[in-house]
Amino acid sequence: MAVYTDVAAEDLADFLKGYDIGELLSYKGIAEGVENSNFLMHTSQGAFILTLYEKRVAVDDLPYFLSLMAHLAERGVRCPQPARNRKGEVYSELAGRPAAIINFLEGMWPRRPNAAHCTGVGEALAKMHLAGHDFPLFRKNPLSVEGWRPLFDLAAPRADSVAPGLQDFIARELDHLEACWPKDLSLGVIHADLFPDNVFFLGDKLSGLIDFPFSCNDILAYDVAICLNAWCFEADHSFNVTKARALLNSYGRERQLSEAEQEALPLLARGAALRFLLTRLVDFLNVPPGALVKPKDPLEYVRKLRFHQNVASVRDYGLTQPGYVA
Ligand SMILES: Nc1ncnc2c1ncn2[C@@H]1O[C@H](COP(=O)(O)OP(=O)(O)O)[C@@H](O)[C@H]1O
Ligand SMILES: N[C@@H](CCOP(=O)(O)O)C(=O)O
Repeated sequence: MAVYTDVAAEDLADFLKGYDIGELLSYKGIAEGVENSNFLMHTSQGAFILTLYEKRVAVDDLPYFLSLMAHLAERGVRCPQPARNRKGEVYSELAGRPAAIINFLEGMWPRRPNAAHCTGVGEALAKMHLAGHDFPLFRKNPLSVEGWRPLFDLAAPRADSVAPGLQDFIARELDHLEACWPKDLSLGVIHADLFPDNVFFLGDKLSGLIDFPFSCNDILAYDVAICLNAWCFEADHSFNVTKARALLNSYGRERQLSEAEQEALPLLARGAALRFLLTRLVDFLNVPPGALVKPKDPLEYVRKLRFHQNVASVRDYGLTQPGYVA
């Protein structure tokens, strides 16, 4: 459960007086997520999600992703919308944290994603990338290649307590990725955290995307690589080519991956794996005392990274020839 900051009922009831979304009936901390404190809240007008933004979200970044959700929804990408308070603000302060309220999105995230889910997420990701092309705000990705070494520096001294040799493994991979990270691929607005728990389905039909605090401007195909890692590995750590093919082909039907993007996928997937390995490692080593949170396993991403290190070409992900779209 992620609740780092608790909210008193009286404070929340007062906070809601600043909005036109009804009176507080009930609220409870949400037993999922690791980044921010989230609460499911019922008011006399319906269900809402209250988020108190924590460690990795700077106040200055809130306008970017809260406006992005509105921008995407206007272009047909289903995602929650922020409520405005009576002053017209989409966020303000509660319990000493920046706080926002978004509407509740119907659906469930898939606990065991199948190829149909991967088809859905590939299509939605591409539509999001296309819809973001005229989004006017810019946010550099703080967790792209330049952001990895500072994370490594935080974790390095204790990395080997998590797994022997981990510090050295990361150091070598980081050197390689810093030297080879692609510079000429198409850029745009990316979600940057489109894991299964951030994609809701009603049956097999995708009902919406949530959790935009990592969204930013970066390499579009990097977002695809993040999804390959998050959606296409099995519980036994094997890579599922059928799921990868489903994801890549449905993405490609909406926005074709250029040959350069396809060729770069193994490298981008290594980078995506290192990024989540590093944030998980830092979180694993620094659980705040008293926080209700179950840190995610950093070693899952060591295994994914090792897989991509041995990938020879994009064909290993199920794409049979450059430019091929089924
Ligand atoms: N708009 C929403 N509608 C319904 N449930 C939501 C919504 N936003 C978040 N949730 C629930 O809260 C959980 C944690 O939210 P998430 O945004 O992933 O957390 P974090 O802020 O830690 O990244 C989700 O897995 C989901 O169950
Ligand atoms: N997806 C990240 C963790 C942050 O995601 P959240 O949606 O659970 O807050 C990971 O798996 O490391």
